[in-house]
Amino acid sequence: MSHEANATVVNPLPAPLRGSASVPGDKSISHRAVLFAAMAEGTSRIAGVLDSEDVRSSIKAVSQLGAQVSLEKQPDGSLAGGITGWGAAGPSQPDGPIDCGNSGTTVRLLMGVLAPWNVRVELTGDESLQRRPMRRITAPLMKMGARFEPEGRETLPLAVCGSTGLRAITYDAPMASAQLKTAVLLAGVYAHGTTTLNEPSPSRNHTELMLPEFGVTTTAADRTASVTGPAKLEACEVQVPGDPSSAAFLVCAAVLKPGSSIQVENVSLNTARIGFTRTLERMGADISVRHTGAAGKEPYGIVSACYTPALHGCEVPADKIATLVDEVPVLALVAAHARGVTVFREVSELRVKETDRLAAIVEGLETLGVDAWIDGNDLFVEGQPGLQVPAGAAFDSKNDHRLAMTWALAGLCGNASVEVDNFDSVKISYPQFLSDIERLAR
Ligand SMILES: O=C(O)C1=C[C@@H](OP(=O)(O)O)[C@@H](O)[C@H](O)C1
Ligand SMILES: C=C(OP(=O)(O)O)C(=O)O
Repeated sequence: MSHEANATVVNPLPAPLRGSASVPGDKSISHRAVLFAAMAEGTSRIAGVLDSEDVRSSIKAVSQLGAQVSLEKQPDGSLAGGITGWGAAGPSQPDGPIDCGNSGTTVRLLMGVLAPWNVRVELTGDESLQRRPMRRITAPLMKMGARFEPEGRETLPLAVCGSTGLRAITYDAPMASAQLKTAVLLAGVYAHGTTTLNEPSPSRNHTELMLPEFGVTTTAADRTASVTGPAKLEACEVQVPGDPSSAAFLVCAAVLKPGSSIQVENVSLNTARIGFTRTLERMGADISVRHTGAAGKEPYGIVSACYTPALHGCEVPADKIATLVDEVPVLALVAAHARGVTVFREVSELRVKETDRLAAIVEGLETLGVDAWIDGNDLFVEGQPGLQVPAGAAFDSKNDHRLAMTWALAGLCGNASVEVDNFDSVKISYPQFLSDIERLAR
């Protein structure tokens, strides 16, 4: 790897990927562990926490709001230690705005954390986060009795004006979003009565699984989750398993790089998160999943993957998109190597991630000479078995960590070096991405 201005040159791996690896802690579970511990009474012990920019945004936010955080870097790169929450005293009024950086999860969950308290907290973020829609969160929280300033504004910066008298609601979410579901449930913990969130298809359920660990009962069924308030969170212990969204990059690399055979250990196998394994199986990839344990209510285990020369296209149905939403870019790269067309149905949510990932996928695949197009809200990729990386291929990551890792993988697993602009954005979710993959290919 070498750097020129903002571009990183990524060279083909010198050898197949072989052996075992583990990935850093799950980002979604890490955010929740930090935020829930901050809300709780007493000192929670949390371990295996992902040390990345996004999780740092959550840690900084709860510190500004009065939680006592003493997390320390561990030899394996994770963070572990104690967080003493504000409990019944509530969050303190911070001195200034809370900058959530690039992290959608931090800002959207914080809105639900702050809504039930008499505080006025200004929330902002980087350029990317300031473009992302917040109305999906402010609308239900306003129904519960919170206010946002300036009124009617749909993007950051925004101030949450909370209230201790929130109403419980039943809300039909317009999209499958765990961030929206979590914000409403967290506000619902302090409202009087039962708050229910119905969603069009199942989104990740880490909140429903973790709140009971903090002593708050949740009920959940297919596409619905409820909490009854007022309730209170009590300190507990949380062990964060490895991130399947990070593991997906190693697994896809093994599937694409001739001669590879790897196992990724200690990965969360929450079914709401590992839709990518099912999609790879349907493409004919040689992969398998084995459960080995559970951290709290979160199952984890081993994902094994081998090089698969004869992949074929498949259809990913709309109701499964939430289970692989962050993996669509890397799955589209795998689809680019498969025989036939792969279609991802109803992926409009990708337009409002760190960047418009839908447009970026089409643009990046075009750089590889692969035909991909959008029809309505569906993404189509026409694969090319034996795909060759054109000499001098240069990709713009658009400062989006998932895109940076996806286009780097094209070079790592391909026949020629590629250039990736702003590769550094991998620090958002998987700072060790390149070293982990290079270690497997020695
Ligand atoms: O709740 C979470 O931790 C997340 C939910 C998803 O976003 P949406 O809720 O917008 O679908 C996902 O894309 C994001 O990376 C993390
Ligand atoms: C979309 C993502 O995260 P967030 O919404 O928290 O910024 C992601 O990690 O791909």
